[in-house]
Amino acid sequence: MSTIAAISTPNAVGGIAVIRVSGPDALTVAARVFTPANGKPVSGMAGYTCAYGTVLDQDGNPVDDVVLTVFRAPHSYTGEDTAELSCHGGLFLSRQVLRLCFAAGAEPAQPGEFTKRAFLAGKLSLTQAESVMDLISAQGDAQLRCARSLREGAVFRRIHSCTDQLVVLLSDLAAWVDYPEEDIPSVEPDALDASLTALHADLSAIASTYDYGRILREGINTVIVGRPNVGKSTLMNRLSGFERSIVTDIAGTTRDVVEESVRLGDLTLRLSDTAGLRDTPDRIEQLGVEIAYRRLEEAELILAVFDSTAPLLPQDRELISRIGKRRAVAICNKSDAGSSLTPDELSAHFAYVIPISAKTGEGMEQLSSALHALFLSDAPDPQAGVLSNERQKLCVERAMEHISAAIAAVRSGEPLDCVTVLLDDAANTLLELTGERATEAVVEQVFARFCVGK
Ligand SMILES: Nc1nc2c(c(=O)[nH]1)N(C=O)[C@@H](CNc1ccc(C(=O)N[C@@H](CCC(=O)O)C(=O)O)cc1)CN2
Ligand SMILES: Nc1nc2c(ncn2[C@@H]2O[C@H](COP(=O)(O)OP(=O)(O)OP(=O)(O)O)[C@@H](O)[C@H]2O)c(=O)[nH]1
Ligand SMILES: [Mg+2]
Repeated sequence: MSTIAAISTPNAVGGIAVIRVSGPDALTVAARVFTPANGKPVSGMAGYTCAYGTVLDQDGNPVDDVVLTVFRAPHSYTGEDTAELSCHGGLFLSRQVLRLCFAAGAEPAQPGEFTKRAFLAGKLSLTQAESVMDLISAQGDAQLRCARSLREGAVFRRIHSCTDQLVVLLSDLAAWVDYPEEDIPSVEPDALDASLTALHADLSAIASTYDYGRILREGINTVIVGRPNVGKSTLMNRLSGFERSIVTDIAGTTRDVVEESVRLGDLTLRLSDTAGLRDTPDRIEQLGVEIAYRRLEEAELILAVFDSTAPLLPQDRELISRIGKRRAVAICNKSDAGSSLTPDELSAHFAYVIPISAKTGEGMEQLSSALHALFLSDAPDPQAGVLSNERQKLCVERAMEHISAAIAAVRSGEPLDCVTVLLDDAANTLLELTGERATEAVVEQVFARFCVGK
């Protein structure tokens, strides 16, 4: 195994920068670049101890005064000998110290290579390693809670219990298939069917957590729609906290889609403000209306804006019928200016009808509560494990497909060794998910997403 080095702190100026060196020669590399102030040799330092001293360049000129921290294998993040040089946090300075580490025998670390080594040393499962990246990129409390429970092995345990059940079924089947003439209790198709159906339901529950994690991570694709002049752009500006969209009292002001990401409590909304929906002879506006309808089709959340000061018009009804049963909130804007709109007309179609004034900000709290209820009320318990990326979800889905095929095979009375093959595939897919039996290529792919130094 080589000895690797990288700057583990951000690629920016800061108070302190940490250069991490890990591998069998980590302490030799450290001893070559670092001269301790107390004169005691680095090679004699115990794990979890520090020393103050100087980094010297190849000509013996001081580069910086630093703190060296020593970790002794296996008690380190990577499980290897590790030396950390904490120097002053200049970009040029930290890169110079890193270069000296390379000159002293270390190799540049690949993205995620420290964590990959921790995985290979058995310190982390693959899902736990992935959680490290989630921790780093978490943008809020809910995301942090998911990443932390992933780190604590929640997903690993949940998947592992499914793998365990599969292994028990497989060993029953193996005994039956291999020794049919012996006095082994037969595998009852009904019992097998029931076990597999329950297992499929477990996996389906795990798969459904993915959407929650994705919503926290990527935000909700949200479209603001409605007929012209109802106040869509004013709402866009209210939500984003600045004058993002042009607002006028001229119907047909917005034409192009205006996009902005905003944070609302635990939710991130990826907002698109669109052209007011109407038939118009203006070609440019008409193109805007077409795009608005397209965005409406793709959106995960529809903020359907209506004008409280006017009764529902045909364009409003057309919008309502297009929305159908999609995830949507009816917003009755301009609540400050009167109410010609009776909410009952809308509550037949929408679970939430919220009067607001985008102009004064009235009702925004209620809107936020409605959106939280819509997206987070059936949120899974982060403690129980939330899938955090596409790879994990695809593995669960593949395992579910194998199990569905096995159930179909049992029901159509196919030979049990055929069922065994399918369940073997399912078990292998779950072992790939946790990394217990992942190929080199899968592992490479996981760590390629990481940053250098992690
Ligand atoms: N300076 C520094 N801070 C850091 C890290 C690091 O590598 N260096 N980490 C890197 O991302 C995180 C901490 N991760 C670590 C994980 C395990 C061990 C460790 O020494 N494990 C031992 C002892 C465990 C124990 O005492 O229970 C072991 O596994 O045997 C150290 C850091 C965050 N902060
Ligand atoms: N009284 C009142 N007026 C509002 C409110 N929201 C918007 N308006 C006014 O309504 C007019 C239209 O607002 P916009 O936000 O441009 O409406 P829009 O839906 O984006 O219109 P288009 O882009 O043309 O489709 C402007 O004169 C706003 O000042 C509100 O809550 N109360
Ligand atoms: Mg507008």
